[in-house]
Amino acid sequence: MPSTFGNALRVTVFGQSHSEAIGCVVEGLPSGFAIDRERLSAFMARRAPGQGSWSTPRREADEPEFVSGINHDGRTCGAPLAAVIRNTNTRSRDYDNLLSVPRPGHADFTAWEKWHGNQDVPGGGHFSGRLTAPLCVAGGIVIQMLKTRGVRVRAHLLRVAGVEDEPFRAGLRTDAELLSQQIDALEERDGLPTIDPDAGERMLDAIDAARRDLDSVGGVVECVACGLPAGVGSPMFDGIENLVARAAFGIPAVKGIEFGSGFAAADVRGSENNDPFDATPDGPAPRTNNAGGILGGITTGAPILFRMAVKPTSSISRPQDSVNLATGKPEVLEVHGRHDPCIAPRAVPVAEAVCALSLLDAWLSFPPEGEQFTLGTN
Ligand SMILES: Cc1cc2nc3c(=O)[nH]c(=O)nc-3n(C[C@H](O)[C@H](O)[C@H](O)COP(=O)(O)O)c2cc1C
Ligand SMILES: C=C(O[C@@H]1CC(C(=O)O)=C[C@@H](OP(=O)(O)O)[C@H]1O)C(=O)O
Repeated sequence: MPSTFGNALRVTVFGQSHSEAIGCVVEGLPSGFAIDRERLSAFMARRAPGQGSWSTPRREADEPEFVSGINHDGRTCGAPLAAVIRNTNTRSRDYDNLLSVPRPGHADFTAWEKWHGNQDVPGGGHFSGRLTAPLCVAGGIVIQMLKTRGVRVRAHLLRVAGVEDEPFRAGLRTDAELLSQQIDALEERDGLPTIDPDAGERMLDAIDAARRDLDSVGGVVECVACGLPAGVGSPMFDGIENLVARAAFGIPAVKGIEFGSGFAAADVRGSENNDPFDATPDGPAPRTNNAGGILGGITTGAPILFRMAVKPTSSISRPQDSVNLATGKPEVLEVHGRHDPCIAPRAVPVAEAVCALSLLDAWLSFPPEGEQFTLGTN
């Protein structure tokens, strides 16, 4: 059962929610890079559990310990980088009743069908959202590397429980400055990651209402990456969409992804959806960006834009119908434990992580001919 993705840049995650530790192995990272540990910790903190009533109360430091891949000088050394995060706040008894009765909407049932009782259930085992912590270690480093080449990656909550944030201004080349200001605003933002602070407050209220109603809500995370050169990627099976989607579907609870105008493109005419080209001082460039920065799997130089649908958390406190796997008889299940009433806010930095990892992988694996990725100065 491989938990690995990537071509030239390969990421493997390992561990379970309640095992001794979780971690990642990253192969193919450019060498000579000094990781900014403070910035990496700040990035990890945006995903960490225990952030208040809108998140799971499980508290974890989520500080990665690097056990390989760093040299005497504190820089990446070219060898596989391995990082470990200890699990320190497990409460496995919460899962006792789930050993024989699977939660509707979680992976307990499919894990049992696959491993016939040998699966590790507590905390969601290897299926847990907790495994996105090591994904953020790998992604957080790569976000720093891409920044040295002028690439900025950022995501926000576009929608939670029907409450909308303003979308990224990534649809017009002449809006580049406005997009940059939106990203600046998100970098400064405390609280939920929305461009409009008021939208964040209303989302908090909606999450709280669902939680008090012993229920959960879903949302849409929108992610942008700007500053990537044109010509990165590959047609057919290793296109930018393919790589990003493969990694994004590795985030538990992600059920859909769209790029640029996405599903809305199906309902408009070609004349509306095409992005006309302008002659600019830097060469031909699309005026609009319905393509989400990707044509034929290859970057156009416009911002990469995608949205992921995150389902409502399956572990809710209401009684639910299930079946006892030992007896085959119906059983009403009560889920205990500590759960996110909405996963989408904590999936925001994870979207940035998988976006950065996929884009650096594409740049290393399928660069514009003669323009291999090299690190800039950080
Ligand atoms: C950051 C994050 C936190 C999550 N927290 C929870 C949680 O507290 N409770 C839960 O049931 N599922 C949670 N999930 C989702 C489950 O792990 C996921 O639904 C489950 O593994 C089944 O996978 P699937 O929904 O992709 O089919 C979380 C996911 C992420 C990305
Ligand atoms: C710990 C994290 O989230 C966990 C993700 C999760 C799940 O089913 O995905 C279930 C809960 O696990 P536990 O019952 O052990 O508290 C969450 O707390 C994390 O993301 O770091």
